[in-house]
Amino acid sequence: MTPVLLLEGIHQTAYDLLNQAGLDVERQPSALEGDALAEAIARTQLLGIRSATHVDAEAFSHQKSLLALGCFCIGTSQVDLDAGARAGIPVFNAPFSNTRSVAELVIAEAVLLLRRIPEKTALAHAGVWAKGAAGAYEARGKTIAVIGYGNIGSQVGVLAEALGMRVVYYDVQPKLPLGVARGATSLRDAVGEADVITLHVPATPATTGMITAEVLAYCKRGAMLINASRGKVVDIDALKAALDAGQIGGAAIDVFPVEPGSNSQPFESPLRGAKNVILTPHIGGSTQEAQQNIGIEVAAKLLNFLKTGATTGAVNFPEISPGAITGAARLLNVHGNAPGALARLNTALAEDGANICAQHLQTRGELGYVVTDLDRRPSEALLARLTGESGFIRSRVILPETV
Ligand SMILES: NC(=O)c1ccc[n+]([C@@H]2O[C@H](COP(=O)([O-])OP(=O)(O)OC[C@H]3O[C@@H](n4cnc5c(N)ncnc54)[C@H](O)[C@@H]3O)[C@@H](O)[C@H]2O)c1
Ligand SMILES: O=C(O)CC[C@@H](O)C(=O)O
Repeated sequence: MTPVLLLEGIHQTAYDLLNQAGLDVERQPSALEGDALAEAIARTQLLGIRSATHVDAEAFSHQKSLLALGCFCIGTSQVDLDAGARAGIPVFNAPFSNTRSVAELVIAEAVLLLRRIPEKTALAHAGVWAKGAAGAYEARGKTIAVIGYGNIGSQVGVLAEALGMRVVYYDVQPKLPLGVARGATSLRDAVGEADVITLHVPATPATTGMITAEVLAYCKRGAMLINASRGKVVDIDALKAALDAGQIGGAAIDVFPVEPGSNSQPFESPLRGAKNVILTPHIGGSTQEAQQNIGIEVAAKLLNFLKTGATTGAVNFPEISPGAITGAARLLNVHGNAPGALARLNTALAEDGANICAQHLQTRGELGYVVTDLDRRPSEALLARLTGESGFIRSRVILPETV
């Protein structure tokens, strides 16, 4: 039975789908690292993670028969995608399933920050009755700057507009403004006019440290900052200084440069105890609805790849959706994308006596992926050639009777 390991408390829906497909599924509540991750990668064929398991090139180097990696989340910056591709391992994710959950949380936080609720609730818990309107504002009529107007940012814009907020967004790609949102031409222009700034960019070299002391100084005095994107987007020490100086009036931070791998590990941050600051443990997408849907979506992608070789939706791999097997066997071959690679594969197939019923090829960067339906099962000698010979990365056979 195909061994599957699901880490980080991946939802029951994923377990059910993979288990019902006859796979041997093991679950663990936490992330893994170091030797424990290496050992897990060495013994599993399908691995499921969320954001806290870092699968870098070193971790991939321990794989022996890992077929695919499923990120049961949106972000894939915790994975060295190129190292996965070089090893012939497609990585799948769920690009939409938790976006509404994040957008709802952000809107709630904008309202709470503008009313200084984090501060008021902390005082009330401490027995202090701090009734008063000083520094408390409605969201209606205020401006929210959405940095990164993608799947989440654009939904935040729509919900904010429904509250009567003005929406300005900044994105590096041209985007269709929804409702009466306006595009800004620079990050500075967007943050400079906003009462609330919310970050929805991916983790890239360009977004690492994007919110610097200089950017914070450019914000309107007392503006609120929300970050539910990735922890390294904000310079946390600069934010702490801006909060202490009153330049930033409050913040809601869901993601951190370093996050605990499990709920049993301590959480450290310079922002702990800061006034009018909401700190949450990376739960923007953690709702029942989102996690159920993510479980189904990513498990289905992994199963489809296992049973048909489909790489539809893979984030690091040539995409092929080959459909049902048309011959006696399906051969999946991953190779270096070089002139003549397909010819070498087909010559090897002919030398093995196999006739081709159907063939699909797609390349992406340095990688080529071919799915070939054959009139007979390929020999072990052919498979050894198609894995060991220079230029070929890995091969796998799927038999119709096993799917
Ligand atoms: N907190 C959570 O639990 C949680 C949940 C889901 C997603 N996320 C994170 O939220 C972020 C956004 O997710 P999404 O699904 O909306 O992604 P997306 O890819 O749909 O949108 C990201 C947008 O950012 C833009 N962008 C990229 N680089 C930029 C830059 N330098 N400046 C301005 N804009 C830039 C892109 O063009 C794109 O429009 C990601 O980092 C994701 O990992 C967090
Ligand atoms: O569930 C997680 O661990 C990550 C959630 C979120 O950051 C995502 O990328 O989808």
